[in-house]
Amino acid sequence: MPSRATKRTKLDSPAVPATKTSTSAEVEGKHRIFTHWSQARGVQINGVAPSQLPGRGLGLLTTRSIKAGERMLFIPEKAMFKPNTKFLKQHRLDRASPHAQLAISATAVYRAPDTSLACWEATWPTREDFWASLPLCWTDAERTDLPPSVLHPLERQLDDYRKDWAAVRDVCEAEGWDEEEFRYYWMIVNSRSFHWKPPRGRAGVMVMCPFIDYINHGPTGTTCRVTTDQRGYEVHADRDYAPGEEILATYGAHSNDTLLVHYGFLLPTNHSNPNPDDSIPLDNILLPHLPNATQSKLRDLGYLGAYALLPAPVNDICFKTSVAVRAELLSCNEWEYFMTNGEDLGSDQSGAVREFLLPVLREYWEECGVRMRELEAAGDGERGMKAALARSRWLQVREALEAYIEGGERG
Ligand SMILES: C[S@@+](CC[C@H](N)C(=O)[O-])C[C@H]1O[C@@H](n2cnc3c(N)ncnc32)[C@H](O)[C@@H]1O
Repeated sequence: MPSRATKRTKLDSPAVPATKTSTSAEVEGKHRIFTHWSQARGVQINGVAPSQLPGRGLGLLTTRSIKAGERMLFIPEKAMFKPNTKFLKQHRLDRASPHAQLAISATAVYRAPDTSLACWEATWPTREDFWASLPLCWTDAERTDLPPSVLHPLERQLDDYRKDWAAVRDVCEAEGWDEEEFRYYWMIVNSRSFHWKPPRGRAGVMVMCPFIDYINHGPTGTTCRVTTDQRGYEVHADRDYAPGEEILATYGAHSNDTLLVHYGFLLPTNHSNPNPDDSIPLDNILLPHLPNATQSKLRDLGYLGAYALLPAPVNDICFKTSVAVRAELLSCNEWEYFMTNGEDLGSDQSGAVREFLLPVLREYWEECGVRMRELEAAGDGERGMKAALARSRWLQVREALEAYIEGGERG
């Protein structure tokens, strides 16, 4: 999978623990410096260290056996990077969104030539990494390569970003920071921040926590326990770990569309390695097959839209989709019975629902193939990387459709 991480792996192989093969002293050094810097600020690190991982940039690996429940990281409040309240008040930005407040505070600190936080920034992805993997940074034409379901979370993110940029633009211009600089820190906040409730303050503040931000995302059921209280953030082992295993945390139970938009990567979705949080949105293909009268019936009862196919291991449509198709196929009585009881009145209608859906899904399956072939022609370089990322999602959509269609044909 061509995430921004692909580029960074070229820099180096495992950084810490130190290995003798193909490790650049410079890259290893910056992680060692940052580790010491974090520890000097009270970060406690037990049995884990950053390492370069193929296809995912940096991550945290265990350096020894770890027992379930053991505390591996503690990030005290004093080590966190927080919004600069004085700067925000002075520039009347205290009403800007928490995301904008942290991003402009980071821009201010990191653009200062004498910043003491340079060793932290040195461990982050570069601008080129972000520009290649995050659709927020792509051109309109490049975004049209993405499946329609990705465009939905992307529009929402673009909306948030535009509001935040509008809130800080005058300050950035006065300080001599251009939009690209602000956007970089906005994306750093987007992919590396945590919610924080200050001991005597209100919840809703966003902060960055050193070291914990090395941890990569894992789907539900695969992640360590990350907790927070008034002292800071902690990471505990969810199970026993052997030395050299990667520890993961959840960024949320996100579908791959959301992971692609917000973090620039996709989790695998195949049977041996499923992402149980993934879903394939179907609104774009199903709604055109539901007449206006059916749509208005569904709208009245809160069942219009948000239809999805759940890929492996579920390999079935979601309940809302079952309700929507039954609204078209059944009498009002039968339909209401299904919505209330989750089963059909009289004979089971799931075969009829499948029959209705199969031609619709086959059409989408064919579209996936066409779009994938177009993207194959994109060539190499940055354009090729973006096209390959978009193509990977089209492929996942196609495989999920295929599994459902084949299941239908076998049944
Ligand atoms: C909080 S950072 C984690 C550390 C990051 N890998 C790095 O190199 O700095 C989040 C970013 O890591 C990458 N990432 C996180 N989880 C991943 C995963 N499971 N597979 C691939 N990339 C992942 C994505 O690029 C994401 O935007």
